[in-house]
Amino acid sequence: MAIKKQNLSDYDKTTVPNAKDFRFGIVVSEWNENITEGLYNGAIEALLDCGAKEENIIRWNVPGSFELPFGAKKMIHTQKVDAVIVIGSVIKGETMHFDFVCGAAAQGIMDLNVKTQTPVIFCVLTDNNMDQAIARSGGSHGNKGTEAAIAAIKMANLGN
Ligand SMILES: Nc1c(NC[C@H](O)[C@H](O)[C@H](O)CO)[nH]c(=O)[nH]c1=O
Ligand SMILES: CC(=O)[C@@H](O)COP(=O)(O)O
Repeated sequence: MAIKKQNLSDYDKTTVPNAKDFRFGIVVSEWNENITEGLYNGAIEALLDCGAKEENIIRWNVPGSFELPFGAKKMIHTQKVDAVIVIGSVIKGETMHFDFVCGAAAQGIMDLNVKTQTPVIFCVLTDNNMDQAIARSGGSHGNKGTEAAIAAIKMANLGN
């Protein structure tokens, strides 16, 4: 039986630090744009709800999820940001390409978390089909972009 899913958009604002002093980078993949824009909207809404200022949020686009680690690396090295959120949507096709794109993106983003001093939040949906992606980017399971924004604030605040 499927485990009851927690709604990805649920958060208790009283447990989230105020984000007013933090700067955020958001790197967005253009593949499956209908999904990644939904994730981006969820992230922006939560960041602003928790005190972040619009002028402190920098957005860059990259072609696909495979390019997210490079985009995040460049963001870290050229912009003063306290955390980066990478947003992507990978949907399984007929071949193993899905596995390589997802694996490379996840490993590349983990490498940045280990090797740099800037947290990089993994907001990459890896779905079997479009319905699953829709459900997790503002649909019946909430919005992973919201979840990623809260994680970004908490990680930017780590140690404070
Ligand atoms: N099929 C998906 C891709 N594929 C493109 C790759 O991410 C990459 O841009 C290309 O291989 C050139 O390096 N990307 C996604 O984000 N989502 C997909 O479903
Ligand atoms: C995740 C992908 O790259 C995928 O969309 C490509 O589809 P296919 O495996 O059918 O070539």
